[in-house]
Amino acid sequence: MTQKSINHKFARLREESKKGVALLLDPDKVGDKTKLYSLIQTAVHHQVDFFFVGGSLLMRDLVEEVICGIKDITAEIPVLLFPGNAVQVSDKADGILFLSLISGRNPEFLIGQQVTAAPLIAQSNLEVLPTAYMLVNDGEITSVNYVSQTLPLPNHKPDLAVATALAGKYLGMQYVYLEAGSGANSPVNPEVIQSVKKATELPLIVGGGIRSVETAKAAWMAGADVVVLGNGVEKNPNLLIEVLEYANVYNLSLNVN
Ligand SMILES: CC(C)=CCC/C(C)=C/CC/C(C)=C/CC/C(C)=C/COP(=O)(O)OP(=O)(O)O
Ligand SMILES: O=P(O)(O)OC[C@@H](O)CO
Ligand SMILES: [Mg+2]
Repeated sequence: MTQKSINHKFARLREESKKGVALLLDPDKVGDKTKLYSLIQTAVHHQVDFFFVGGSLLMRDLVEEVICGIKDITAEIPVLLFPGNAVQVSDKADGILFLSLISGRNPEFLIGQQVTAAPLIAQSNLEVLPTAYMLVNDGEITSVNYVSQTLPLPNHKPDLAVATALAGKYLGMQYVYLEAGSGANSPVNPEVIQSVKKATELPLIVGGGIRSVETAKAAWMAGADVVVLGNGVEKNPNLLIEVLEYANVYNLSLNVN
């Protein structure tokens, strides 16, 4: 993977108004390897845009095993680290979502883990994506807010989300990730997505609680460039196929028009 190719891929998706999909593989949840490989193969076959690898906790050191599992199958689809902490940095990936949890006020997740990770990243070839990571939900306790010990932004106050995202932009962050929390009951409110997109005009990743094509569509329609699928696919692998088939048909229709 050449340098800057992930940034280019995001830029192309946005310029062409295409709908992007990332599959999150959480190394903590790798059970049956045959199932994992078959899921990766399905994602490749249906042209997923990105693989995200990471988890809030990481109880087992399987990050590199998951990355290599992907790399054994494809060299074309970028693998991005989506790290819950600095221990998850690996130079076997193509890039890293360099997250700062700006919805919270815990210095460890605003700058602490980043300082620990930076020297390792400097020695690697990882493409770095500076990302304003914002947890948005109506008070549901998810792994991210428990592990980070932070309060989420309310899901029905777009103005607070906009102020936070703009602060991230003015600090130099180049991507926004709106996160309802893995396995959240309710996804990020489309009104919040739309407001953040309009105000920042930054590439927008949206995840958490996307368990149907309808929810994915609502996020895209509101301005998400990439939707992230995790728990929904773990429970129902067909969801991945349904969402990717919808995105592929939609994206192809743009080429025709
Ligand atoms: C830049 C570096 C090295 C680290 C960033 C550290 C930060 C700011 C992390 C943000 C807070 C956090 C704990 C994020 C985790 C995001 C993530 C990988 C979620 C994946 O899902 P899980 O939260 O593991 O879901 P389950 O509960 O379903 O396992
Ligand atoms: O597991 P789900 O709910 O799909 O969430 C995906 C991702 O945004 C979590 O960090
Ligand atoms: Mg996890």
